Amino acid sequence: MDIIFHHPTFDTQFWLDGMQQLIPDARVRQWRPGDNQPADYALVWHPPVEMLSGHSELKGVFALGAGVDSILSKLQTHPDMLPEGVPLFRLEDTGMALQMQEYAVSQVLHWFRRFDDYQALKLQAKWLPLEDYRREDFTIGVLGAGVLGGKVAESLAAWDFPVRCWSRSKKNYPGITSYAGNEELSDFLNGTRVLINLLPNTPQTVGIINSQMLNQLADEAYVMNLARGVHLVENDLLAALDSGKVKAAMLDVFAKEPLPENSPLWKHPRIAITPHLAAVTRPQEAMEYIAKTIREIEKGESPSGQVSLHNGY
Ligand SMILES: NC(=O)C1=CN([C@@H]2O[C@H](COP(=O)(O)OP(=O)(O)OC[C@H]3O[C@@H](n4cnc5c(N)ncnc54)[C@H](OP(=O)(O)O)[C@@H]3O)[C@@H](O)[C@H]2O)C=CC1
Ligand SMILES: O=C(O)C(=O)CO
Repeated sequence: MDIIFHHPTFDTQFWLDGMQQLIPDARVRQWRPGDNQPADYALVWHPPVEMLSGHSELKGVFALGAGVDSILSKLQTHPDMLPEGVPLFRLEDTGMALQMQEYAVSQVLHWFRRFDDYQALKLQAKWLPLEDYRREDFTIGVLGAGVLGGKVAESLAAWDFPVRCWSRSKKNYPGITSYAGNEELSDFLNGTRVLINLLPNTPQTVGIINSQMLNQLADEAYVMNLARGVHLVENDLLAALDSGKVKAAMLDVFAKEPLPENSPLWKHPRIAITPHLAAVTRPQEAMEYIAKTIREIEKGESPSGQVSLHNGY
């Protein structure tokens, strides 16, 4: 079995050695421009078109992250990049759900315990106990209830917050109210105080966090974008912060990354920023997942994690 690997920033040797150890009888190589030799599996992130195109012998292409939007958008301009019938897989969790839970829970608790207000008071040397927020006024709404959104919702429900989620299909997560489809979006938004985004980037979700959505949230709402920058209309968020509709935002992802130095988001006192690291690929867990998936494919099984090209995620 031949496995080819391409990632613009990962430690390639670590991945080659790791995959070799997990599948000892495989030949694992770094793909380099000009390499047109056949392969059974490809592990990729931002793959050059020529790495995959024409390779209909591939039994699987693995995206080395959870989101496949960069690959799918390249397919729009280069439809031959993924030969017909070659399945595309993505990483399901592989350690990312725990990171997302850490990120979301810590920030929700930060807002709920009013640490942002106390930080502002501290800068004025003001000793002023504020009224506690009540859990019943702190409904958390998670946009996207898949592998990551579902786990984030569960961890916040474990902290006894009222939690709801929104997805295409109905979910049955214990203690979480599920809303599905565009027809239930307004009900989901109505009363949501903390909006956490974990949707995939698809034509249906681009620009979804806009004025119309923000205006339907509870007053003094909080917004956390952990999915993709294109989901959020940044000027609409700034307007909602200025009007007081939104009290604060925590952003990990941006329409343009790295976020340009002159972006007004940097200077806004009620926006916190992290540089797209809410959840990163954990190499060992990812490799074990890929090796397990390859073994399942080799046995003729249908492993989970296959991307629906039709749905775009
Ligand atoms: N900031 C970071 O560091 C990282 C960001 N991400 C982002 O997180 C995203 C989510 O990852 P993951 O949870 O694994 O993805 P999943 O595919 O498991 O979940 C996606 C969820 O979104 C729902 N959804 C998709 N389209 C719509 C729509 N049009 N309307 C309503 N709901 C919709 C799906 O509904 P249904 O369940 O019904 O199909 C599903 O619940 C990734 O696509 C990626 O962009 C991922 C990793 C790290
Ligand atoms: O896995 C993904 O989709 C990411 O955004 C990783 O940072």
